[in-house]
Amino acid sequence: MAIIPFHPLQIIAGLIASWIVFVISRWIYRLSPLHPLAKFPTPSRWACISEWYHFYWNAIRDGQLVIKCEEWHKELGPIIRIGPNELHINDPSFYTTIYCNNYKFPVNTPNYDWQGPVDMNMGNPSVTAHRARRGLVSPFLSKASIQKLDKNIMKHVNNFVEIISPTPKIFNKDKTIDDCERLKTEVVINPGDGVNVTRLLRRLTGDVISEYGYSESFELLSSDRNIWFIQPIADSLEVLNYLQFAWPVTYAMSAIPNFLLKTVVPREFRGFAELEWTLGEQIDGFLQDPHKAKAKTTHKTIFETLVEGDSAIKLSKRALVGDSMVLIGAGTETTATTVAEAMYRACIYPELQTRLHEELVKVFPSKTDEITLAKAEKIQYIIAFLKETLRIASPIPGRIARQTPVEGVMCQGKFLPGRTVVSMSAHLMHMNADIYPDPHKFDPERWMNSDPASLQEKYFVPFSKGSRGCIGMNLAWAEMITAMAATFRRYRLSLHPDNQRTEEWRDRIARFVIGDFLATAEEYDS
Ligand code: HEM
Repeated sequence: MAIIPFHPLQIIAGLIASWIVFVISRWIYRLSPLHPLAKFPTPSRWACISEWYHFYWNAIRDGQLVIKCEEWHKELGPIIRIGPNELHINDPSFYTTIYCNNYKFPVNTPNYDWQGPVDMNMGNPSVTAHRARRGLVSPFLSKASIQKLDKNIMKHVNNFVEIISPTPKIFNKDKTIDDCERLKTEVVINPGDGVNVTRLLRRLTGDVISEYGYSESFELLSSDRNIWFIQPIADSLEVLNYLQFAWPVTYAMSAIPNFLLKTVVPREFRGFAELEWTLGEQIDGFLQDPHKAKAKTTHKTIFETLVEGDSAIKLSKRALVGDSMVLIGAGTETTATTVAEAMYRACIYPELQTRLHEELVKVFPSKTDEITLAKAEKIQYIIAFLKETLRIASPIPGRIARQTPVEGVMCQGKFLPGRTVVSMSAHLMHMNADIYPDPHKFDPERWMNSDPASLQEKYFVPFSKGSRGCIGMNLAWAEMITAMAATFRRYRLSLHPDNQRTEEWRDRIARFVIGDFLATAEEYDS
């Protein structure tokens, strides 16, 4: 007596047949007037079911979706369908409605799924929980709090500037570069000959955020401590696009014991998992003995506030790890990438570098003058140089996705149906020739005496905007301004003959640049 009335082959054939029926019925549905997008005046819906899918997946595989979108927009106008229920918009006038509408457009999109089992507030679908958790951190990152941090930031910036020197001397804690073998081999090409600027900048931003947020600096610029996740975070960016759609991989990664990670998992995939383990251990240490950790610092840290919460919020360990991961991840890579891009441009446009130096000399006449954030941030040309870098080389150029409200919404005379994923990109906004004439030209002058009410200011969105925009913007600006001021007051930078960095980049949501930036510094006489 057969237990199953069908032959296994019949079952397989049945499954395949139902899959085909399912796929065909989806196509028919998408083309029918019943589909929520049917009324939507976008390009050919035939394209959506045939060519788009092909392009869509290829683009994700290549990690160049925004760059593909740039081509498609030229042909098809400002709204293109990149998936059955997903629109990409490249009309700046939509920006305020989508991103600055006080949580009206939620983040319930697959684009935040890469985070796996940890619980990051970024991408938290609950408005109340997001607001409360963000509220714990934001006072630490206000402009006033950052201004008080000037000396702490400068301590690390001065280490950075000393290592760049053709004749590096003593830096933090009486060490010399020769005392730090690992630092020397990883970032110094040949003593006195040149440095790996990209790697050094990652160490700088890592030192700043770890000290401010977690009481103890990683001391990546002043010790031989091996914080191995800083480089893997950068490597992981290469696959960030894949992780969005392959979140089970992130779960699997979290389950692999720490000691196995480094041996069995390719470096691109393990950055976030390594960060998760390290911060998890740090959090366990704090929870077991909070007094010991507190004794290391004179100020209250972000970490301490997250752990202790306030009377209304108690974060789970998953949430503590998640929020710490975002602070460290977002706090190191984005800022380091931006300063590297700015310094790279100073090397390839030497006349602009000269101008930068001359403006600095006006405020800091001697090279031994103490650089301070308060004085440096008043130098208009530095701000213009950095703004132009953030415009032309946004560290988060990829799509930032939101979902339309359930009932749908009218925007700029168009109806966006409910629960549709809508996204815009800082890179495409910044390449809009109507707002930024000759957009591919690196031209800091366009920001000199720029009217705060102008369109170029309104649509300058490297940090995104609104309730979910960047919380670390003030810290990022302070680091970028002081690093640029201290470096270009003292040195003339030029590309090292072995430099691998070009202007090529890939859209991995974050900006993924190819090749390390190697430079040589020549010290000014006075
Ligand atoms: C040039 C440097 C930076 C750029 C361009 C940048 C850009 C961004 C952008 C575009 C977002 C929004 C992402 C989204 O909506 O999905 C964001 C969020 C965030 N950034 Fe930054 N960021 C920078 C530096 C920093 C720094 C230094 C920190 C840490 C202190 C930081 C911490 C965060 C956090 C925690 C969020 C999530 C905010 C939330 O969901 O409430 N960022 N950043």
